[in-house]
Amino acid sequence: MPTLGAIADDFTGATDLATMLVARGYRTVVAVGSDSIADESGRTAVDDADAVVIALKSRTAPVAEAVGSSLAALRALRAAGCRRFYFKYCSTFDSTAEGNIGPVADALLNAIGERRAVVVPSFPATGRTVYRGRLFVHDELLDESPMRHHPLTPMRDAHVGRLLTPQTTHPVRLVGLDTVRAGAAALSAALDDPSLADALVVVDATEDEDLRTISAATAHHPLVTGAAGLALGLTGPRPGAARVAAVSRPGDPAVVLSGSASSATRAQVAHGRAHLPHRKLDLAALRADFDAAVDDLVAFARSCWEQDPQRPPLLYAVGDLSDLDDSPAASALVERALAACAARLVAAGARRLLVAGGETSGAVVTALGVRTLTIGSPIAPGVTWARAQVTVPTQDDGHNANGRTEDGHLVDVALKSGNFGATDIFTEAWSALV
Ligand SMILES: Nc1ncnc2c1ncn2[C@@H]1O[C@H](COP(=O)(O)OP(=O)(O)O)[C@@H](O)[C@H]1O
Ligand SMILES: O=C(O)[C@@H](O)C(=O)COP(=O)(O)O
Repeated sequence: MPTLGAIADDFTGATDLATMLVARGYRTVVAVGSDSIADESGRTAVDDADAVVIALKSRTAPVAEAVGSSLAALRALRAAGCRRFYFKYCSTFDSTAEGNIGPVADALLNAIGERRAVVVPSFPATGRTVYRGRLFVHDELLDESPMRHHPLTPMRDAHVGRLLTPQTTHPVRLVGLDTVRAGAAALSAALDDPSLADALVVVDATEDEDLRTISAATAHHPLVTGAAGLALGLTGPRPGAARVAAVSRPGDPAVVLSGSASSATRAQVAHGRAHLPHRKLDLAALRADFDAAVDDLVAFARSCWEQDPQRPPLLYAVGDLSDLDDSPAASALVERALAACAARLVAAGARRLLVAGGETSGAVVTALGVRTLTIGSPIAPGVTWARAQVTVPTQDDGHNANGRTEDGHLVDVALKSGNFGATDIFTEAWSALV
């Protein structure tokens, strides 16, 4: 029965945290939404796990919806046996003035009966560090990094306290690096100071060792909040927890679906365009006749498989920032299009999917009817292969809704956060599928 329960505000974040938990000795299952923990007969999919991560698509949802789905996740995790909780958000603190990090943290604290939680977005392995409460992305302050151009959550301040204060009813305080470096006992005492009793406490961390110290100092906190880095300091009951093997074989139909506009993804798209057959989504065509435009993308991908099964086609939305359309419906249209392509392509035989972008991954995995993801081989810090049981219709031609079955297939998926992964990940990730 699991003891650690995590709520991730997007899908790439969920596999990011899960891969860290597996490495720390937790057998971990990612459940897609709260309802995926148990099936219709009440049988739970997580009895054999030590940790469960519920993947939500709540990062940019309306505040009330994000709070509601996070509280439902907490209830599901408690019902599954979890006693300690981890609210996972983005290492670049992706949020708006309204939320959803603050409102969800407030609601979870209230439901758990606690008043204080740490706030730890630092993840040095991916270049995210927090010093004097300011969030850096590699050498740049968050608001000077490409995150200032994010289509959904443009980050225009690097001061975590200033970002969080308008989102929460709790006071926001900082515990600095000097206290962290004084060790776990000193940090624990600082966090227990009555002046922080009611606070969301941003804790500085610039190195992995700082995260281990924070983890040790908060081992008795029923709720911690942060990016996946904070899990570095956890120790699960099963050192050497197994990762699942690939279900597909080299040469099985594969596709890269990219809806991310992040700078790392744009470099990956440029590399992919140089080495893979590729098609950019045409927003005007999708608006004019959605089904016909998706048909076209699917037909292109299938023709690529026929020509060279070793080179996965790349379907992408953004090559350059000038591709971004700032009308409110554009991002939803792109998500819907890539989700439709994914469902049609799996129905047509795709067994290896690399998806770039957190919101995009949420749309794709949901469209595939995936209930749980089991962690497989790592690709890069924060990016992993995972095994998914999809329940899209099985159709020979990938077009016709007749003859649908709900048996499902096992598929290898990698959900790549926008800013994670090396430039050649779209061509190299496949070699990690073992
Ligand atoms: N051309 C475009 N115009 C507007 N929005 C877009 C465009 N292409 C992609 N998007 C949207 O941008 C968002 C990118 O977010 P996400 O998938 O989470 O990527 P990341 O992980 O880089 O943050 C998605 O909602 C996607 O649909
Ligand atoms: O913590 C992180 O940076 C990632 O796990 C994450 O949440 C990424 O989000 P996207 O960049 O939107 O994929």
